[in-house]
Amino acid sequence: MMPLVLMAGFLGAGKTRFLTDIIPELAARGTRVRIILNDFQNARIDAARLGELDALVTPLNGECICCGSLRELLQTLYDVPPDPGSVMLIEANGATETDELLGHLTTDGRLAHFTLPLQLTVVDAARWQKRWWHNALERAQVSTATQLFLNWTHKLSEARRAEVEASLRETNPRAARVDAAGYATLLSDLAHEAQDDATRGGRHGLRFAAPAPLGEGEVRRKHEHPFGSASLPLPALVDRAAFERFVDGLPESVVRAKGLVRFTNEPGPMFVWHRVPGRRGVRLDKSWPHADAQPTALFIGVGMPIDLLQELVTGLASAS
Ligand SMILES: Nc1nc2c(ncn2[C@@H]2O[C@H](COP(=O)(O)OP(=O)(O)OP(=O)(O)O)[C@@H](O)[C@H]2O)c(=O)[nH]1
Repeated sequence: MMPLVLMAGFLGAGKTRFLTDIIPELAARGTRVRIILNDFQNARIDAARLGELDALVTPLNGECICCGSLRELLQTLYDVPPDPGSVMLIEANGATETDELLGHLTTDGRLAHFTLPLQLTVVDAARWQKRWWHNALERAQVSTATQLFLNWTHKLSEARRAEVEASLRETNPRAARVDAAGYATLLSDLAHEAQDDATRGGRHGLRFAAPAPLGEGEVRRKHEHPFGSASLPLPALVDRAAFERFVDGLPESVVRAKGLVRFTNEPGPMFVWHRVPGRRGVRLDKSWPHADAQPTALFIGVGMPIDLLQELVTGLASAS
């Protein structure tokens, strides 16, 4: 039996970064890591960042695991071979609503090779509950968590930290605070326990009604997701200054943007680029992507003007 962990957190909160911190910690404790990555349309961007770490990464092709891609997620989990001594982490995309999803992960009898799920939510401490109409989603992702990791804490004032802590306690009094090393220890201990005794921490003795198979479109009917996404190819090489202007000029309806990019004046490395909600400018992480990775832009938002985004990308090509 394997520990099963759902990792949630709002768009740009730092889930992938937390993964890059805990994977080496888990490896150092002798625990193998399997990861299922879900992202709107393009889990390969984050897979590129995680690929060189010592983990088995499966990017899902579909949209959102709490609605359109739930079937794909469950099928992927059914097909995981028993692998005692390892942990299974699911990185949900940042707009995922966790409650129904946890229900499926908890009650589906075909997941008997996993323990009951834990949920870690990564919280952007600086932006917590400063997201206007997305505050409810951010709270919902915290309310079902078993553990919380507080991120973006550098330059955070003591007063703001205390305010965020109080608000998190009110939203979910049961969730424990963790850091990367502590969480790796917790998961590693669970992996060893589950390996030693298949009944401990598992589903043994729990009786659930057999879940009805999910019909095509059934999940979508239950759950109307407000977020949409668009993935557009970028030119092979772009001028860096023009690219920074392009990212700064994205419309407000784009809540999160990211992708892969290569610059004309530095054509060697490929970068993973990010625009994170509430923060100006573009963030670049060096990347060592798979050979066929192409420069790309993934936009996530509500009611995005796709024609305008296409125009902006075309403008970027002529400026480069
Ligand atoms: N300075 C700083 N940068 C951070 C911090 N956390 C994340 N970042 C950067 O912010 C960007 C977004 O972080 P990710 O780890 O991709 O966030 P995510 O939650 O996986 O994002 P989604 O894919 O939108 O769900 C990356 O460039 C990170 O390196 C932080 O605490 N401080």
